[in-house]
Amino acid sequence: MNNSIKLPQKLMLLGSGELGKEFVIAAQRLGNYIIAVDRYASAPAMQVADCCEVISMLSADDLEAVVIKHQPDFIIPEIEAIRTEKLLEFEQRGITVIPTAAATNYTMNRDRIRELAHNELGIRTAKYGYAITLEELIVISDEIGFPNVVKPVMSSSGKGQSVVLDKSEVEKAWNYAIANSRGDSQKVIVEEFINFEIEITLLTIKQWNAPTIFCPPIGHRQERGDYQESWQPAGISEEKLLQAQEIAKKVTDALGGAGIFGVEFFITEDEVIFSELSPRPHDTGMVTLISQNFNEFELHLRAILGLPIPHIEQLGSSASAVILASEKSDSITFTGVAAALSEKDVDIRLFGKPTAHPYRRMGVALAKAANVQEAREKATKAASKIQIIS
Ligand SMILES: Nc1ncnc2c1ncn2[C@@H]1O[C@H](COP(=O)(O)OP(=O)(O)OP(=O)(O)O)[C@@H](O)[C@H]1O
Ligand SMILES: NCC(=O)N[C@@H]1O[C@H](COP(=O)([O-])[O-])[C@@H](O)[C@H]1O
Ligand SMILES: [Mg+2]
Repeated sequence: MNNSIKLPQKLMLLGSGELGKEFVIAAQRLGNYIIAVDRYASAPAMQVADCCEVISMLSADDLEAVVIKHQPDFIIPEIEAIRTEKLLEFEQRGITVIPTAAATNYTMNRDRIRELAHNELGIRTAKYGYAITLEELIVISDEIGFPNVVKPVMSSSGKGQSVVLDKSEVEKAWNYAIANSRGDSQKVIVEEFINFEIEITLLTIKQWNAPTIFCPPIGHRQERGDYQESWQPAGISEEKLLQAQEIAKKVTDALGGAGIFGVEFFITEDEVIFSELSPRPHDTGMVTLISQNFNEFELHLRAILGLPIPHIEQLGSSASAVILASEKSDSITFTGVAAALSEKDVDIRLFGKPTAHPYRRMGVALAKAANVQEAREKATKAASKIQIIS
């Protein structure tokens, strides 16, 4: 990647959810041409892109057809469930895959990135094991101990994930994981349950021709394995932050390429434990839509295009809180928007997803305040004012 990139560039986004939508907005602001791709029509990023394609991103033939048709300069994955072997082929044909085709292959499934981090790089993770049958899961669960966490190796946002308290719950966890696994994998990971004080996302920006830089850490709270609220800065010690940065640098260096990574850690009283990472903007990083001079989507874009990031400024205690659907619906109307926006330093995003189902993330509330506690309360209050009626 050279320093004299010309704009516009043609960017193909694989996955067109809420994170993609904000990325497209950032890319449009610099006049780029974006093709938004996803498995369903009218996905959030498609609503703001130059054009869109509806395909199965797990199908090599479908991917080939859209790449031939549009001839993108960059392919930018936005979800995990992509036929990543095909991305390797596109990269060999001269298209830049973000962060690299190999990195998307490593992070598509939890097992590959876990093996890289733990076995090859020697990074501390939760104790873990794998199973491809219920019988194997019963044996490995005993070895790991209880409580533990069972997840499909291919899934995100907590889909198919459960905390298993004892032996009697193993079968239920297996069935739930297999039923909710994305893609064609039938493999699960079992992890020791980490009793953390706080969990954080460290947004790590890897650049083509400049050093790796970091955003201030983001704290978050999850339910059902899915993010509910996040805040920045996360109150962790300087020493733990430096440890997290060192680990994030090690893993992202091993993956290579350029772009933003959301590196997740469990912080216990005396340890920094690597959990997983997204080689793209992170859902908990939506707080940066209000908390920084450059949000995570703008940072991703600059890193991808080799544009400078002279300074990242944190603008003060900030928080995000999700707006979730409670029932199934294919006609979405929001009420309470005016009430949510009535307070100073509060903003919202409504993603424009065409359908809803229980717990689907439909929007996010953002807030800034004098301290993190107040920012969290403000964001949560604003989110609670928004109702989805169908
Ligand atoms: N071993 C563990 N110990 C304790 N909590 C865990 C463990 N693994 C996962 N969790 C909890 O579940 C959440 C989701 O887990 P994880 O990040 O592995 O799933 P995910 O489906 O990849 O989520 P996302 O795609 O949103 O990042 C974590 O953020 C954490 O709150
Ligand atoms: N943790 C990963 C994550 O938050 N991904 C974001 O959610 C979208 C899928 O949403 P959907 O399941 O509602 O279609 C993805 O496209 C991405 O924007
Ligand atoms: Mg996660």
